[in-house]
Amino acid sequence: MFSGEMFLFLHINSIRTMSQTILSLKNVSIYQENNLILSDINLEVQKGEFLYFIGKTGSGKSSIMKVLYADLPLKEGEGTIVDYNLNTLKEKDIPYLRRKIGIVFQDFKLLSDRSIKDNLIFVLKATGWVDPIEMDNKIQEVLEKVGMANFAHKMPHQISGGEQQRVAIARALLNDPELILADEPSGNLDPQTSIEIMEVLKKINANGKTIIMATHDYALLLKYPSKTLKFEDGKVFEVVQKSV
Ligand SMILES: Nc1ncnc2c1ncn2[C@@H]1O[C@H](COP(=O)(O)OP(=O)(O)OP(=O)(O)O)[C@@H](O)[C@H]1O
Repeated sequence: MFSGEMFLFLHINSIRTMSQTILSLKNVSIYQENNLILSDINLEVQKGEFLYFIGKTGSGKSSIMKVLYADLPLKEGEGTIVDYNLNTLKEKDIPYLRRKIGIVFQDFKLLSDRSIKDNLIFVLKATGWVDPIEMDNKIQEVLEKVGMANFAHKMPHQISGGEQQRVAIARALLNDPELILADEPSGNLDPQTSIEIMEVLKKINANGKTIIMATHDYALLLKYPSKTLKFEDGKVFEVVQKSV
């Protein structure tokens, strides 16, 4: 009896310490210049969650993402992300915030004038890495995670869109971020390749990384159900998926 109670106590405590808020928004409104795009957003994301942002084009998914990686200022409401306060964030903090967040874009954004490996070296050097062996090991590790270990010496134009997106995901993993923000990562890809990219992201999520993904691909949502926030008419609300 006593040991059972003790187990319950320990269990509840371990659940408490395990849950960790990665992102918190309170009464947030999002602006592009002086135009109100979204209002009254309240959101908490815990470590390990996979969260979708869905909504029509122009509904504000990219705008909120930009606020989250400090490309747009937080003008109204309170926000914290990976231990940074978006209200008090200074310009000099932004590179450090971005090391804790891996960002994946729809258009991959690889540098076209250098190999896959050199694309990754570029990011490592820009974020303070110097030891060539450590850099090589890290590059091998992240490329393996996305199934691209044999492509390091290829140029971006020599690989497919889906492969370029895998490399972009590898690049986002370089500094072991706490959160991955993926803005329409499958927007330029055919349905089968989109599924392959989703499998990569799901595997990374299963290994403990928190992921927020903006998409308007409802087929992906149905195939990989997860917590979903819908953006519509300037508001954000959670949608509950029902199995048919
Ligand atoms: N730089 C900008 N200056 C002013 N308004 C902008 C700017 N960028 C976007 N907007 C406006 O903000 C609104 C939201 O755009 P946003 O790109 O966030 O939508 P989205 O849901 O990400 O769309 P998409 O799926 O097409 O990327 C749109 O009305 C858009 O015209």
